[in-house]
This record gives sequence, structure tokens and C-alpha cells, in this order.
Amino acid sequence: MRTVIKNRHQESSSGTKRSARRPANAKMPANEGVEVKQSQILAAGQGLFARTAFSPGDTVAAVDRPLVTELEIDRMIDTCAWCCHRGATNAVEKAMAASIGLPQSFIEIKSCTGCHRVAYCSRACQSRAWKREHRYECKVIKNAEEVPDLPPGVRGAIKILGRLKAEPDNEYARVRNILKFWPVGDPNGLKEISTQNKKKLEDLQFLGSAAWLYMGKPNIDTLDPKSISIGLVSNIMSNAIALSAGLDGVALGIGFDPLLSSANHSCDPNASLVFNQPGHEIRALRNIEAGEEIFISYIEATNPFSVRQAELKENYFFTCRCTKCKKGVNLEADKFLEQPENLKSEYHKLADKLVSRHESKLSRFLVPGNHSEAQNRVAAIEAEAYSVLENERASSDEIKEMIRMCIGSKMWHWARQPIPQLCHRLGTLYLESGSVYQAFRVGVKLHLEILPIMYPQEFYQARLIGAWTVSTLINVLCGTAHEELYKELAQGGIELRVLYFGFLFYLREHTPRMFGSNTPFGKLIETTYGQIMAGVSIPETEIKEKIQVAWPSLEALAHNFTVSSL
Ligand SMILES: C[S@@+](CC[C@H](N)C(=O)[O-])C[C@H]1O[C@@H](n2cnc3c(N)ncnc32)[C@H](O)[C@@H]1O
Repeated sequence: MRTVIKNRHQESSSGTKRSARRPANAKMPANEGVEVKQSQILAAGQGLFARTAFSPGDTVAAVDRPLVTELEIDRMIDTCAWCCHRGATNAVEKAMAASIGLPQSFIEIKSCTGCHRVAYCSRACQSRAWKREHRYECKVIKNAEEVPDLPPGVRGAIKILGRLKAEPDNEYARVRNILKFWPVGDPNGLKEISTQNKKKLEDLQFLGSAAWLYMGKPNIDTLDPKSISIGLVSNIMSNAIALSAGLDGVALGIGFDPLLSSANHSCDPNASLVFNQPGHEIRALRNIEAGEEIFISYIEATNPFSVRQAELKENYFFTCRCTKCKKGVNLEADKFLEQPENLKSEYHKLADKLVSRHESKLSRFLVPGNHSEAQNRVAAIEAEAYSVLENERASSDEIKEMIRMCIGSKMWHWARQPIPQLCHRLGTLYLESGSVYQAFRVGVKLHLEILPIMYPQEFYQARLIGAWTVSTLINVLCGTAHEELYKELAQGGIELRVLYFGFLFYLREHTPRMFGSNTPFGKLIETTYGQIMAGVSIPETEIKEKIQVAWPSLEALAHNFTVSSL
């Protein structure tokens, strides 16, 4: 059956004009541009389809706030449970956020005086949350001695059960809609989870029963409330959209929305999810024709085949059958610069040690070839690199060491995972330790050389965030604290102030179509532009000429960044 989804706002389009497309700036009632019907992926249930053509950057579908928005347990004290804005919790973080223009420098988070377990950034957010959902959970989670910190999926289910109990007539349809999602909606879905990982299914059942229990075992008309609770938790947790604050990438929590969550996954997506705290939308990454299925990526799609497959299986319980995965392992994401048997001999001893360390998970990292000893060695280096990445406490020295090993082995290039993710982590660690210039150099390498290879689509949000990060770092380097360094760079032909304008203009041009103008990021860029330009007397055209002259110095900086620059 076809479900046409209606309603909500949609940003006007202003991209490439083609006859089949909507005219630029045409107003269109939102979400009429999509419909839910049988997916083109075999055995993947329903999917989201375009009913009209979209250009890169267009909003394909949008909601004011996902139906379920739940914070991670650690975020409940510093993040608004309604709009998901985070406030700095200590003076050091506040000062660092202020220095790079992050909103958490001025956001104050206050706990709910009823339960002291969730917090809000304003009375308006608190009052909206109370009316919509918090009144159903406040008493339940109040008693911290009896009720432990509950995972986001359970809290989401508690609120839905509360609403269902209070307003059964209004809420039945919504609950049925959530339960029709896979895995619960798929007749074999839960069995499949159990086959893959029996413990996972038991956990979901346990958490579902817990939500029902904490709600006081509600009796809801003729429905079986305990099974509903298990179904809600299972579907929310296995379809969860990861919510993160775009600017600092901090994981905030999970979301579930019947419209946005209808979009299936592809490792070569044509659209992406943008979380505008709390608005949430799907934006086109490239031209999408009417009738095409909309695919987003649930994970980091530039990881190698087996890493992607394993992540989707472990966290989302399905085997990916997207067009990219159907081609197997021989794509760009899996390629090394050399065949495994050409690994330099000085790496053999170290790699052999890693083979025994990672023996149990080596198969995840194996690439096809006919030289098993050599394959094992390269797979073991890759396993080590991913384990450093997964270790939240890895030091900057450990990360540098790993990048040196991979790049030094001449098997990896800079855009081959997990190098980009390791570089990103290194940049963050540099910043946290106050090494702004080092963070800037890593940021320039990422933005100018690595991200355009990873995400060739110009409208990928990660590229814009990369540009924003570099611009804020340049801004800091232009301050009085770095005067000497600034002069030194200028003598070497690197005109930071001019380069800053290059980023500012790029951000101002692209943000409206990548995040939207009337969003936290859109407003931040517009305010920054207004403040900076107010103090500038030179016409913009003249600044642009200067940027053109200065830009090659930045490209050279990126090019000359090697392992010895770490
Ligand atoms: C967020 S839901 C998407 C809507 C879903 N197709 C439905 O009908 O409920 C995610 C589920 O869709 C299916 N799915 C999504 N992308 C897939 C893919 N690339 N390959 C196979 N199954 C996929 C899996 O069953 C997954 O658990």
C-alpha cells in the first residue's frame, strides 16, 4: 500500500534548474515531495521515495522535531531534553567554546525541579516538553534510588506508553505506525536478530518489559501493553537515528521519526540527515529524479566493506544490500595503495605481533588476495588502527603513532579509512590541549585534501563543518595570543586574515542549502558574517581577488603536511 505523507514546512529550492524540477524558490507544502512504498532493495520492507525531482542541497523531507528524541545518559545533565542544545559544564569548556564561537558557551542548562534527572535550556523548552511528554516520565524517573539511569530507547517507550494510556484514541494510530517498522513489522525480524545474536534480542525484551514495569504495568484497553512496550523499545533502538551536534560532533542521543526513519540505508547515499537541534531533515546530496528511492547512510559510509557490514549487523541487525555493498570489496573504500604482499619488510615483525593480538577479529579486515600471510599482516594493521580509533581514551601520541604506521607502510593513502577518522580525533585532541596551530594544520589537510576525496558530493555536510572548524581556528590564530606565529606565517606567504575570508564566504554561500538559513548553524554563520563585515571597509570583490592570490599558500600547507608534521 502506498502512503503519501503530507504536511510541514519545506525550504525553497534554488539550485540547478531542469524542466522536470521545481522552479527555483517555488513554495511547496513540505513532505508532499516524498512517499513511503515498497523499497527497491529486496527484503528491506518499505522505503522513502521522491515524488518530485530534487537538486543537491534541497530539503527532501523535514520535521520540526523527531517523534522520539532521547539523550544519551551522559548528556542528560548538560543538554536540553527538548531542543538538544548543549551547555558547557565548566569554565574551561565554556572558554574554549567561546573562543571558537560554539553556542554552548552561552547556553545555561537547568534541571527539572521535579525529577532532577533531565534538564532544559529555557522555560519555553521545559513547558513544551512537559505538555508533550515529560509529564509521563517525571514521576517515573524521579526516584533515583529505585530507577537506574535508563537507556534512551526505554525512556522513549515510557513516554509513548504514557501518552497511549492518557489519550488512547489519539495515540493508537501512532503506536501502530511505529510497530509496523522493521524488525518488529517484519514477520521474521525478531527471529533474525535472535539468530544473529540471541543476547541482543533478550536485552531488547528485557528493556521493553522494564519500560512497561516502570510505567506501573499499565492496562491499555484490549492491547497487550507488555508486547507493545517490547515492540516499541525494539523498533526505536534498532532504527535509531544517531543525533549529534553538527558543530562539535558530540553524540547527543537517538531519534526516531516515522517519516525520516522510513528512509533505508545505502553506503552510497543520495541524501543525508541533518539535525538542526531540534528540527530534523533529509537533504539531497545529488540530483534525485522523481520516483527514485531516497537513501541515507546510517553509518560512516567511507569505511571498508567488511567494517560497514559488521557495523550494520551489530547495531542495526541487517545485512546491507545497497548497490555499493552488492559490488563487494573491490571498491575505492577498500583499496590499498599496494598489494598486501608488497608491505615493506620492516613492517613484517610488528604486523605479525598484531596478527596474534587481533586474531579473533582479523576476518573483518581481510581483503581479497591470494597471499594469506601478507593479507593477514595488512588486516592486522587495519584492526589495530580501528581499535585505536574505538578507544575513547587513546592519547594523541597513540593516534599519531597509528597514522605514522599506516601512512609509513605505504599501504594507506590519507583518504583511506580509518586515517581520516584518526586525523579528526587528533585535531580534537590538539585543540583540547591548546595546540591551536597543530589543530589548524590537521584541519587544513582534512578540508582541502581528504574530505573532497571521501565525499565528492559538494553538498555533504561534513565538508561544510570541516570548513567551519578551520575558519574558527584561523580566527583564534589571528588573535593577540598568537601574534608572533601570525607574523611568521605571513612572512612565509600565508596570509591568515585573507584566508579567513575565503572560508567565511564559502560558508555563507553553502550553509543555506546544506543546513538551512533559519537554523542554529545558518544563524551562526550569518551573525559571524555581519559582525566581521561591519569592521571591513574594502569591497567584497577586492577581498575575493586577494583570496584567489592567497589560496595556493593554503593548498601548499595541506600538501606539505606529512607524517613528520604530526
Ligand atoms: C530505519 S528502517 C527503514 C524502514 C524499513 N525498511 C521498514 O520497512 O520499516 C531500517 C530497516 O530497513 C531495512 N534496511 C534498510 N536499509 C537496508 C539495506 N541497505 N539493506 C537491507 N535492508 C535494509 C532493515 O531491515 C533495517 O532494519
